[in-house]
Amino acid sequence: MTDFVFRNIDNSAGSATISDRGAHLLRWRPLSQATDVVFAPSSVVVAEGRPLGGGVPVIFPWFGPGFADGHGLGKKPNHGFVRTRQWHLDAESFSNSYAHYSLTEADVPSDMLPWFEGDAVPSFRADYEVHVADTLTMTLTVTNTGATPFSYEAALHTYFHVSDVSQIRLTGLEHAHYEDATNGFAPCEQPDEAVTFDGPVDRVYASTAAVELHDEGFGRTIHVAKSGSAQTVVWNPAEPYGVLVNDSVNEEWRHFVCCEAAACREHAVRLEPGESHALTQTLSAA
Ligand SMILES: O=P(O)(O)OC[C@H]1O[C@H](O)[C@H](O)[C@@H](O)[C@@H]1O
Repeated sequence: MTDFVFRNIDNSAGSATISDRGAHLLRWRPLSQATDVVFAPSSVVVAEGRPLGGGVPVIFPWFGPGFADGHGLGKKPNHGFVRTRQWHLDAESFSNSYAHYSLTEADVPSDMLPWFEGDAVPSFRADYEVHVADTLTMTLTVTNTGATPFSYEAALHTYFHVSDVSQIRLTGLEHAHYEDATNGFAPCEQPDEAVTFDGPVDRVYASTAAVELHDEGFGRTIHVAKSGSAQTVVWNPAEPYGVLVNDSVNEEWRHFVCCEAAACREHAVRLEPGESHALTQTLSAA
């Protein structure tokens, strides 16, 4: 087993912590803010095969249980295999503001490949670049390095730190169509109003728009821009979630909301040999 390595990235504009396992960013704070903007859980269970909580899990090559031909596939682990894999850090370019990780099919257990039954074993390279400053930019680029096409789903599953999820408003999705995962992915439309969180929310919005999280409790608005993504996933469980290590963890769901740039379900990416696709999310707070 390879050791877990957590790296601090720190400069005059912002700071973050990232794990080599999963290339999982665990927290980010621009120096203008008194508290982290990317939510760091109070406890992280560090164990082989178990995803780290909070932060920004990188989701690839399937979202949730996977999806094909109009239905969920029941694949495990949930959200694909890369968030528990050991990624390679490009040590030469690692700095106090930048990290570049990569991973290929050689880093994946062979029983996970191919990820769609009937496909040839895919050859791919995933590059994940993180720029840390008063903005945070994360880019996942997947390249088909083989001779056969493949499809994949991906998301930057970002946990945002909020004062009280029941008091925040998420704008930018007005009139967008969404699938409601709390109701069998029923098709719905966001009315001409902000998304609010009075109970469990788990939605896949069809939207390329930037969104804003308005948080009066923390006196700030978080701006989330993206590219290469036709969907925005919005999630809060409205109840204790994950590994409940202690009482403070029981209450953590009140202090995060997930807003994720995604390419999933009907908008999975298809790559022909030699093609690449980049999924980018850029965060700022004021
Ligand atoms: O527990 P995880 O595998 O990290 O998934 C946490 C959540 O991620 C996404 O936001 C999905 O839309 C949810 O359905 C899922 O429950």
